[in-house]
Amino acid sequence: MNRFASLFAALDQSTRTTDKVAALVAYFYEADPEDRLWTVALFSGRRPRRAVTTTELRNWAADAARLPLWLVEESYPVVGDLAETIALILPPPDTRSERSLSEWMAFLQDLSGQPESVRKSAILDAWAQLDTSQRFLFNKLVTGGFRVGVSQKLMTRALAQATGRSEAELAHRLMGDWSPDTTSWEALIEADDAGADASRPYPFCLAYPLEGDPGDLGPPQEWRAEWKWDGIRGQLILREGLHFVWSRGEELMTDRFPELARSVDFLPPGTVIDGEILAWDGGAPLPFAALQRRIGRRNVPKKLLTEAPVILLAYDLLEWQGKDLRALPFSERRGLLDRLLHNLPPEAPVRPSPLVAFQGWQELATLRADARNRRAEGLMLKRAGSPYHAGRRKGDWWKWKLDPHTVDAVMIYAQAGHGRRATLYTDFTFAVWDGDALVPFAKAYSGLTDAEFREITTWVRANTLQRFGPVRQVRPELVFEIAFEGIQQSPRHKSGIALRFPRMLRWRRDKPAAEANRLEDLKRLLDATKS
Ligand SMILES: Nc1ncnc2c1ncn2[C@@H]1O[C@H](COP(=O)(O)OP(=O)(O)OP(=O)(O)O)[C@@H](O)[C@H]1O
Repeated sequence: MNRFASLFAALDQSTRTTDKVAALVAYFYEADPEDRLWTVALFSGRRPRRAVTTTELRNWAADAARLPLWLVEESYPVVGDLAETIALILPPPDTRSERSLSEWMAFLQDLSGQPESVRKSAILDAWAQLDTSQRFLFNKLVTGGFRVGVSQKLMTRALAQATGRSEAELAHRLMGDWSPDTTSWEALIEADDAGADASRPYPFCLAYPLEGDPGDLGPPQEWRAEWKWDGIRGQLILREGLHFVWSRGEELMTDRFPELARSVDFLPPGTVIDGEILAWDGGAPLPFAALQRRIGRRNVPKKLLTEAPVILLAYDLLEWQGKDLRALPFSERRGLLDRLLHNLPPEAPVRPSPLVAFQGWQELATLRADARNRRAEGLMLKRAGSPYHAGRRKGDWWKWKLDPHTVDAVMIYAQAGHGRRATLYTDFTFAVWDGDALVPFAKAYSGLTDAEFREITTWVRANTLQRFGPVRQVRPELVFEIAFEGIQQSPRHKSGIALRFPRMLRWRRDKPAAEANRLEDLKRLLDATKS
C-alpha cells in the first residue's frame, strides 16, 4: 500500500500533467504486476464490489475513535470528505501493515457477503494497521468513491511510456468488460493476443462544440458533414459469430436492443461500426422521447418493440475483416462503410447515416437550419483526412448544434416532489466543475419519465451522503443534460450565473461525472450571449 499511497500523494500534489505522467511511469516500472493491474482498474473507474456501506463505516469509526456518532456527523461537513474525516479521528495505529494494494483489494473482496460482525472487526483491524494517509486511501477503496485527477488519457500516456506500446493500442486494450478478477497484467497489457476478448470495443472518438464560424476551419472540401442525431451513441461489434453493443460510457447494451441481433445475418464477423441508436419509424427517426422509453430497460416488452423499434444509424467503420481501421483517413473509412451497407435490405437493423453534401460554408449553414425537420440536433463536421481518435481531441470532429443551450451537469442534492410525486425524488440541484470542486448552478424538476424518477429515487436512497431536512446530499455521480432558455450573471449564486427555465432533457447514463461540463463552459456561453 505504501507505494500506491506515495503515487496518490504525488498525483495529488501537482496539477502539472508532466509531473503526473512521470509519477505514474515510475510507479508502473516499480510496482508488482497485481498492483499495477488494480491501479489501472481503479483509475479507469472500475470499482471493487462494495462490502461496507457509508453508514456502517461512520458507526464503526465512531466506535473505534470512542466518539459519539453526532460528533462524527458534525465533523464530516467541516472536513468535507467522509474518508478523510474517518482517517483523522481514528487513534494512531498499533502496528504497520506490509500488505500491498492488491492484497488489500483481495481482503475487501472477501468481506463482501459476510455478517456485519465479521466485516466490522476486519475493518477495525485494518484501521489499526494503517497510518492516516493510508487509511484515507483505504476508506476510499472501501466506499468505492475513488477519484484522482488522472484522466484515462493521461494514464494511457503513462502506460505507453512505461511499456513501449502505442497509446491507441493500450486505449483499446483497456476498454470493455474486464476486472482484476477476470484478467492479469500480462493478458491485459502485454500478451500478443490482444483480440482474446471478442466483445472488446474501441475507445469512442468524441467531438468539441463549434463555437465560432465554420469558415475558420479552412477549405470546405477538407471536411465532411453529417446530421447530428439525437439518440444514443453505440458501437456494434461483430466478431466470432456474436454481436455486442457498447455505450459511450463503456456499458454493454446488447440485451437492451434485441433488434440489433439480426445484424449478424447481414454483416460478416470482424466488423465494428460506430453509430447512433435511434427509435425509427421505417424512414425517419422518432423523437427522443420514444427512445427514452427504451433506456434503462433490460427486458423490453413486445409492445415497446413495436412502438419504438430501434436501428443503428452507422457513421464510421472501425474494424473490417478483423483489421483495426482507425488510422485510415475518415473519408476512406466512410467510403468502405457506405459500400458495406448500401445494398442491405430494409429489414437490416443497420443503415448508413447519410453524408450531407455541400460546396461552401454558407450553403451548409442553410442546410443546418433545417436540422429540426430532419429530427437532428444540428450537424457534425469531420475532417476528411483525420484518423479515428480515442476520446476528445480538438481539431477533427466538431458538433455544430442548433441549440447551444444545453449543459451536462452532476446531480448533488435531491428532494421529494409534491402531490402525485410526493413519494419520488424529483427535484434536483445540479453542479458543474470548477477546478476539482462542484459548484451548484441550477435546480430542475421536470423532463424525465416516471420510470426514470422511480429508478433515481431508489438510487438516491442508497447513495445519500447527508440529510438537511427534506433535502438529501447525494454522491456526485449521476449526470443529466440540462436545457435552458437563457443565461445571466447572478451575484446570488455561488457559481455567479443563473439560468432561465432550466429543465432536464435526459439522464446521461453514458457519461461519468468527471465528463460533466465546467463552469468555464457556462461563462463562455455567458460572454457569447453578451456580445
Ligand atoms: N453523425 C454523427 N457523428 C458522430 N456523432 C454523432 C452523430 N450524430 C449524433 N452523434 C452524437 O453526437 C455526439 C458527439 O458529441 P460528443 O462527442 O461531444 O459526445 P457527447 O458529449 O455525448 O455529445 P452530446 O451530449 O452533444 O450528444 C456523439 O457522442 C453521438 O452520440
